[in-house]
Amino acid sequence: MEDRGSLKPEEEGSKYESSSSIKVYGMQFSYDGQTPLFADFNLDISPGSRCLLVGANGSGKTTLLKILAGKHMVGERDVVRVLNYSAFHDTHLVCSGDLAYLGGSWSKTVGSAGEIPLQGDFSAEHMIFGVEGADPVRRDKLIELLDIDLQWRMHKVSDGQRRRVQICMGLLHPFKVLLLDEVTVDLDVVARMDLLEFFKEECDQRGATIVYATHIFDGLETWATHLAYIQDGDLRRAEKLSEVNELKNSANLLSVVESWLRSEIKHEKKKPINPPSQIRKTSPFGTSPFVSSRHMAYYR
Ligand SMILES: Nc1ncnc2c1ncn2[C@@H]1O[C@H](COP(=O)(O)OP(=O)(O)OP(=O)(O)O)[C@@H](O)[C@H]1O
Repeated sequence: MEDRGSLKPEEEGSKYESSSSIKVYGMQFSYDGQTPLFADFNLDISPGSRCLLVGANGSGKTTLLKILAGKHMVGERDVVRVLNYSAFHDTHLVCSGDLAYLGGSWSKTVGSAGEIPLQGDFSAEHMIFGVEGADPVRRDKLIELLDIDLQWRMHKVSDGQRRRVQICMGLLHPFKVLLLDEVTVDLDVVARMDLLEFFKEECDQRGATIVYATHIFDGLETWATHLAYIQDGDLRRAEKLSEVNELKNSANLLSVVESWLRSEIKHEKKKPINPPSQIRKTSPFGTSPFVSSRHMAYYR
């Protein structure tokens, strides 16, 4: 692809074309002691875009979204930029609500225990009204849209009902960039379609930008404006949905993505251009042939 990693707005002359909402330049990232997941990753997403992030299990979608959400420190300030700030260093992005991340599970990080599920007998009302500074009109709209009963006790509701409250809380502040990691998976079809419509309005009316990682493609052919496809940490495709050639000859997005994933060749993991010092410091194995690898998993 000629302009790899660049997702520009639908029309030239758009009022949002002047700057990027999300810009990733030359990103390298490894989990501790592992070979790099991202070796030289570039991405450029314009305001107003609704970008689907697709890829096989383990291809790096969640990791990328978490990096964009400022949850991992990656490189210098200029490597991962959101709204022209450093996603990790400029904490006001998240504190102001401009950058919002809705991830897969509703949990909190507790010291060395890591991520643990939220527990306790709280009402939906307590949770939602506990979010400070929310606009009451927006709050009422979301409660209605997600059909939330404020009397729900959070430890007694279904997964989908709990998810609705999580989504409502995450959307109370009018975000400028929203990162969604498979959050509609528990929702029934009505809630999902209503929510997608709400997201569309947020992008069209306020120029908000959404990156949505999902394996469920129903209804997304007309919802998304752009598509980014990741394979093993490499950005294989990044283009307007209307320019995905395969879509013109396929029944739907599902069959296009299915054919991409089926034709994936399993590559050897890439080597870092400049091996991050982090790996050298943290790996107890150095260059030992006994270093743990994906291939050795077969023998465990
Ligand atoms: N906390 C972690 N520590 C070490 N490796 C991790 C960690 N989280 C993810 N990985 C590895 O990073 C790679 C990418 O994982 P990631 O969760 O980003 O994939 P994904 O595309 O979101 O997958 P899925 O579609 O299954 O959600 C995988 O090989 C995974 O094993």
